Amino acid sequence: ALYTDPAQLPRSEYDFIVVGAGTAGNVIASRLTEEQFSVLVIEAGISNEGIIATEVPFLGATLSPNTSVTWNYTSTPQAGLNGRTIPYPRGRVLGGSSTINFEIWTRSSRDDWDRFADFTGDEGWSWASILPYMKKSESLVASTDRHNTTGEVDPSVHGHTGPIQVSLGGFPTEIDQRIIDTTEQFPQEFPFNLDMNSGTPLGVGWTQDSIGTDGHRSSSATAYLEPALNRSNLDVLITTTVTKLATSGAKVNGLPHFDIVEMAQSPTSKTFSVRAANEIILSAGATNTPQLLLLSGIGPAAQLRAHGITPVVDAPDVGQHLADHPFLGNHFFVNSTDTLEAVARNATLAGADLAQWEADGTGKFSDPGANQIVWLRLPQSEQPPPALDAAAGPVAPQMEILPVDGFVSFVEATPATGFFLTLASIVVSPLSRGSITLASADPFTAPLIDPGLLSSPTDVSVMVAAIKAGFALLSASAWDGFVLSPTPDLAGATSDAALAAYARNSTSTVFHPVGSARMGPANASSGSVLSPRLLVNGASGLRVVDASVFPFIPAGHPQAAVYAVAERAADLIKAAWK
Ligand SMILES: Cc1cc2nc3c(=O)[nH]c(=O)nc-3n(C[C@H](O)[C@H](O)[C@H](O)COP(=O)(O)OP(=O)(O)OC[C@H]3O[C@@H](n4cnc5c(N)ncnc54)[C@H](O)[C@@H]3O)c2cc1C
Repeated sequence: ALYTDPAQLPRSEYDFIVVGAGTAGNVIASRLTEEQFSVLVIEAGISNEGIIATEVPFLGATLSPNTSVTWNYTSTPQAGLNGRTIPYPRGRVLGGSSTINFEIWTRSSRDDWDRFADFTGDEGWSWASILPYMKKSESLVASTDRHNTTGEVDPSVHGHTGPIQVSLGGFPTEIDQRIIDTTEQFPQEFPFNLDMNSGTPLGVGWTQDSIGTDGHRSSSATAYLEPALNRSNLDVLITTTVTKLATSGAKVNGLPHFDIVEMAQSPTSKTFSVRAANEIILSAGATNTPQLLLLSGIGPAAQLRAHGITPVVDAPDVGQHLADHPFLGNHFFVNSTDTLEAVARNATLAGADLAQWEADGTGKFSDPGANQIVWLRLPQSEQPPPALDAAAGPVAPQMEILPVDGFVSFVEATPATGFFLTLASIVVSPLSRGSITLASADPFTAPLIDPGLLSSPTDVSVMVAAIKAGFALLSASAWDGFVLSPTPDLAGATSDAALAAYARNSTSTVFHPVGSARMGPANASSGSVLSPRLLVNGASGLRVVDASVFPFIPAGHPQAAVYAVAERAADLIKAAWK
């Protein structure tokens, strides 16, 4: 059942308590309650029910930053971005960031997963072992326009019975064919790839999205939590912030055993606590999971003492190794009146598109609006020396180009006039690292979020190469007469140094923080926070399952990887407690 107040909870002890009803947390809650276990999920945010922008793919971008469904975070000043701070939204709602994200569905490369397996020494994280979990999480379904997708996706690499509905864009744009034509004119530089989710993503392919044939977003709230909510062994508590994890005293195997979850609805309201008989599963996401570990006395001892927190487990890596993907929107004026701006500036058009979506789930509003993705590596002559190459292997991309038929930026507002193409460049295997640290011992104060974007000069070089790759793409004849010119900021950057300065001035994030409580080899005395089975080192009773666990940032949009990790974690937990 769903509760809105801790005072209403029918019991004070559950087999498992999941902190955070987000992308990963809801997978754990749903899978564990398939068995006889009792599970409580505690979520700080509100319900996703009835918030139409969470359902309409085209409106997803209106959900952040600074709305009722986000943690309204801001980064620390970023040295690599000329000292700028940037908005750093995370989902604060049932479904977490899967309820507010842009629905792009990518698994990253085979090399990324095989590196997780190598690093942790656990073959269970390899591509071959994780693929069944990727398939378990998804159902490949028809696009909202029911077009024939033969030649646009390889159904044999997909799941067909899992909870998350995955489909190809259901609303063609005027740039789709131009991109496909570019792959035909430049098959070496921009080869067509039938399915970027086959393990080998390099090249240009059709985007898959977490959207059903009915045109609705498929999130962990709609696909995993809602169907399980009527189970008598599942309780979900919303609008309640977990403030601390604690021990009721006894050690297990000589380790402090965390079994108490403390929570409150506001900084001034009464504190409640519940007990986990088996395990606490921390699924609060890459910013909040490390914050909660730190608040609970698990972290670098000196940092904890500086905030008056008694260290329970000295864990130097908590909050470290944070990685994210720098995102740069490169904009071009186009000879069109049919880009995103057409809808954004015309309430009548937008109303008609919404009415169409409401009638049958089709049309422009059923599609988040990036129908192809380009995954690239640097030319051989520009490859960084091996020590500075953060990519997982030869089939892992180093850069991504995300083309959008309209103006996309997370740092500047859309201009009032003009029509645009965006070729966003993203460094997908970055070397830069940052951290999550405490600003305060107050659980209602945001942590310090330092993603370290473009702090590595290598990442700046890759970003410059990605901008140039965008120009190479536009040199195909398919774009003649459509693309008029780059916007002045980009046009004015005529050398590598100028492009680097432009990048530092205009880059932000594409909201993919990971790695802040990373898994590592079994019995490692340092360097990681979790065992390969995601148990917190030095503690008992505590597991982390969310985007914090990745030892390296996957070279792709991470949600599909988070679902796969959570699906495997659910099996690990079941195996441990059956
Ligand atoms: C704007 C945006 C766009 C994105 N676009 C894409 C995309 O197109 N494709 C893609 O693959 N990825 C995308 N991502 C990233 C992707 O959504 C995330 O990597 C993924 O959802 C993270 O899952 P998680 O389980 O780690 O955390 P989350 O899904 O964020 O879940 C964490 C949950 O824990 C809750 N919580 C946190 N602290 C507490 C507390 N103290 N007490 C109680 N509850 C708490 C939060 O409210 C939240 O519900 C995007 C992210 C954002 C923000």
